[in-house]
Amino acid sequence: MDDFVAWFQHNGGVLDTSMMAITDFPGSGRGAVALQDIPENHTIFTLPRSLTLSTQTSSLPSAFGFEEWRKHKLHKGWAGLILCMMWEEAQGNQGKWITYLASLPTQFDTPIFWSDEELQELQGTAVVDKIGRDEAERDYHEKLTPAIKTRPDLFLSDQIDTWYTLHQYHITGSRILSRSFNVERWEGGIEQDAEHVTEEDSNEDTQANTSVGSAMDVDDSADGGAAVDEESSDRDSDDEEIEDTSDIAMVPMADILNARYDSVNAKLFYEKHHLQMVTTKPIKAGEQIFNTYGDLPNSDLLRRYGHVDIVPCPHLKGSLGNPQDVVEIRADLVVNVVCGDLSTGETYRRRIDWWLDEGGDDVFIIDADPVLPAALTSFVRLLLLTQEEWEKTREKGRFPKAKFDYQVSPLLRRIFEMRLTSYQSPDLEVDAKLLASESLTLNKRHAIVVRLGEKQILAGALETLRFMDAALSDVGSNGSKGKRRVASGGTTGGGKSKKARH
Ligand SMILES: C[S@@+](CC[C@H](N)C(=O)[O-])C[C@H]1O[C@@H](n2cnc3c(N)ncnc32)[C@H](O)[C@@H]1O
Repeated sequence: MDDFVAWFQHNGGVLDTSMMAITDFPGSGRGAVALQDIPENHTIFTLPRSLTLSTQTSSLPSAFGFEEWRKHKLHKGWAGLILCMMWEEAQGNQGKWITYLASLPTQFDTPIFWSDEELQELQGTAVVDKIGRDEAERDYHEKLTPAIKTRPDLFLSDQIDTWYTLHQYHITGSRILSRSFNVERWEGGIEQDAEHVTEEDSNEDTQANTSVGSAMDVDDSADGGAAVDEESSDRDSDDEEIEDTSDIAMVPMADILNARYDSVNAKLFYEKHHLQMVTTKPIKAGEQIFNTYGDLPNSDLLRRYGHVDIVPCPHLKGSLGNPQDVVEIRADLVVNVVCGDLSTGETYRRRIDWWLDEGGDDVFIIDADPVLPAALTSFVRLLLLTQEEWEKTREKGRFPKAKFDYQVSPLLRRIFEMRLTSYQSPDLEVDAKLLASESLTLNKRHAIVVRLGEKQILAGALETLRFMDAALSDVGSNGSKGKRRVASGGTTGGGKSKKARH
């Protein structure tokens, strides 16, 4: 670490060493610790933009030729940044970032490196379909390898087996996934590289903040430290179509900071020429300095960072878990439960197509909030409509109201129960017991934490249903035949639901 700090300072970084030190935190790797009480709004370190490592600052795209870079589609997705980082590392002592790159981990606990047997443990969770190993490898074979072959002068043949392997590609991708920042260019463009940017690039750049996700966000500090958007840029976006990654950058020193649920006390801000890590709360001497990764559910934390967060949770009556956990319920499970054998029939096909065309969701998100998502109830109701009602609904162009009643309730229950069966075991007790065992490997422990967290959400949803049923029968016994609307989760078709990722 001393080498890294010396390199950082030598290259224009300024670290307040009276305030912050880098140290090991058992279970979280390196992190930053406050050496004395630090007030809010204090700058702990700054670094020039030129010290960040991105496709804008690496000299590879220019050496390769921008035209050719684009021809190999290296300006889209992560392949270009990965290639820049591999190339910079291959430069050895000649490379500007070599000391930084040498300080980064070469092993990760993320599921992309897990065995098939370990991945089985994640069955049913939101992790499995999003690991993206095949897509990543396709990029390696279809973009990187051909590009590398065209320039033996840049990618030396005796370096290929060391620095440009598929394994190295995954390591570099994982470094980006767990450590990169989204550093927008200063309005008007960052001086040194502005001329490299074509008009098409510039247009894409306006979207960079919602594009392929970086690990962490950076804020514009022109307002002198405004409140920070703690939403991770990636939460849903790394699977959307937009692929511009020119603002994604590795930010030495800033990526030393760990994160924990609801613990952020420092954030990275950007200025025209430099970035600065500024405290957003007073921090006591000895406390850890935390950035935020967006307070993600454990499924996302595990997939991107290789760790999970467990804190006392209100939805678990104080037991340990992650308050941000969610369960994804795919619309096809809902269709199967509601329509049974007829689910592939033309009648339902039309309704489903209409729902999707009108912007309805094909994945519903259940979280720890006891209110069930309105979109799910609305979708169930759409499938239940009589032909006449369906025609009217389509004419009006409005989704059915998320009305909860005796018809919907058992279907929702069945949906949640069916969803529970997608895990290795629907039984929560089994996982709770497993977690108590000390002989678990880290990966298995993480898998159990993720799936137990999701199963607890489903158990909570089933409990909510029981309350809602009880409320229905109260209403029924009071003479209104159980038809009154009991609960709704906000606006129909919005809120806790989203498009499927694939
Ligand atoms: C941005 S880096 C932070 C620096 C990192 N600890 C290191 O040693 O280089 C993110 C990585 O730190 C670790 N990490 C961060 N916060 C953590 C936490 N709350 N619990 C466990 N590991 C954590 C994870 O391995 C994650 O991939």
